[in-house]
Amino acid sequence: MAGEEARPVVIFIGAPGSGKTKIGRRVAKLLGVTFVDSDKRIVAEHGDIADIFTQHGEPYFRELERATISKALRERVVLSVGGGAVMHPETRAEFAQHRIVQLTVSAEAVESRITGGKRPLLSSGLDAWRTLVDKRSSVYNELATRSWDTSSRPIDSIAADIAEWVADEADIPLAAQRTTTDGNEAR
Ligand SMILES: Nc1ncnc2c1ncn2[C@@H]1O[C@H](COP(=O)(O)OP(=O)(O)OP(=O)(O)O)[C@@H](O)[C@H]1O
Ligand SMILES: O=C(O)C1=C[C@@H](O)[C@@H](O)[C@H](O)C1
Ligand SMILES: [Mg+2]
Repeated sequence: MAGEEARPVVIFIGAPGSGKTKIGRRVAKLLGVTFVDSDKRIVAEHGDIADIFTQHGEPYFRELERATISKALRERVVLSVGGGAVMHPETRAEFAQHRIVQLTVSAEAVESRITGGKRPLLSSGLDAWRTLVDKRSSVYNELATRSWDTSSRPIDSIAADIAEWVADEADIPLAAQRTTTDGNEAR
């Protein structure tokens, strides 16, 4: 809109494996808004995340992540960020001015989602995930405008609820109709 700076319509934060990428992409589609995932942008521009950690270390990755997010905060997108992005003080300060959805997931539900993946901070598995989440959950909770748990409901149903909420809050028409599993419109 004229005179208004572009900004994300919603930002997804939360633990690794909580569904930020999958659900963020689906919500963007329902809203007809471009989807940006900070991890995917970093990979496209700088290569594999595990390789960046190995070759340059975590602080270097955090600065790339910070720069990527800073740019995306000036775009009208649905933005999903890496699980650790909120630990950067400048990112955290900027996020306080935005509509933030936190996705949560139980340790039991996340276990199968994170095994065999390429997440450098989770190479020792569920214990490493628990330690990260214990350290971060107060920050996630503090920043979140709303939270949704992804442990048991299907991705499409969670995404439809979130898209409805964002559409209402941001006054955006829903681009795709919500459908039931048999393909009929739900309402
Ligand atoms: N109900 C659900 N909600 C979200 N994701 C689910 C669900 N059930 C299974 N998954 C699976 O969990 C995996 C993790 O999701 P995703 O990669 O979106 O998480 P993430 O939060 O982006 O993780 P990361 O912080 O590592 O990028 C995906 O393979 C997804 O298909
Ligand atoms: O939780 C984290 O710190 C990370 C999560 C991933 O999304 C990536 O951003 C990276 O592997 C670091
Ligand atoms: Mg992701």
